[in-house]
Amino acid sequence: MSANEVIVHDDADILAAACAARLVTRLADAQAARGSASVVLTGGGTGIAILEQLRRSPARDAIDWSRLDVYWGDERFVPADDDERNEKQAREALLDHVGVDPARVHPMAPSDGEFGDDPDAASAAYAGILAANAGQDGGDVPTFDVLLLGIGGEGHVASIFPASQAASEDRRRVVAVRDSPKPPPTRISLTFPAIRAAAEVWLVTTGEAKADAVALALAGASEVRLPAAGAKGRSRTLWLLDRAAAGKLGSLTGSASQ
Ligand SMILES: O=C(O)[C@H](O)[C@@H](O)[C@H](O)[C@H](O)COP(=O)(O)O
Repeated sequence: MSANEVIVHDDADILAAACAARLVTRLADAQAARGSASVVLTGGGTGIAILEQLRRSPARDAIDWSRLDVYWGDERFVPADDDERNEKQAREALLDHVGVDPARVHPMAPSDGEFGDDPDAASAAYAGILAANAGQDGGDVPTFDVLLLGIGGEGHVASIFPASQAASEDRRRVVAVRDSPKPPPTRISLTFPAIRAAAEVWLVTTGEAKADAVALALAGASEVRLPAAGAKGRSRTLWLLDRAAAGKLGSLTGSASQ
């Protein structure tokens, strides 16, 4: 697995714009090399701000949206039209505005969908979607080109919360999460084995409230205690921070890499 690289931007707006630009380049490169690309989206304020910046960017059409597979790292298990849905927020911020192929957009099921109010069945179905799309990558999960993850103040990524069962899951690729400390309480989440199938993992976060978690994760905290520490890409693990979120990295603050 790859080493952590840290890039610090001046503020949250610059971070969102720079991350959007980085996505354009990475996904267009993958399409040039292989014909198609894949991205895993995150919920949360920073993740959605990046999608909004991508929508506004004139460079966005360097991506062939019809040859992009879109997945989610986690989802809030609420009805399809609930404003809390990560899917709904991503569609409004970006996906409704570009020419994605609906068959290549892979949301996690809502609580009023075909699995009803059964997050275990919905999680198992999502694991099936990942396996079906793993194709020639081998294994049970596609080799995602980029997997985006926001970070919680206590160090969660996707819906893997500190000291939770999901943080110790080493077999299933997708799990149901109940009693999430961050509302809503019921969620569906990729696990570490699925996250680590990605070629590149980009951890994106902003604000002082994330500074402790960022510093502890980069100092080598355990992934059960601080799940962000366990999010790694096969070839790249990139931490994209603003100055406030990087504020407790000590001598690393403002540096371009670690
Ligand atoms: O479904 C969710 O709630 C998110 O996927 C979650 O993991 C989020 O990314 C972080 O909590 C950071 O959120 P902010 O960027 O809003 O702080």
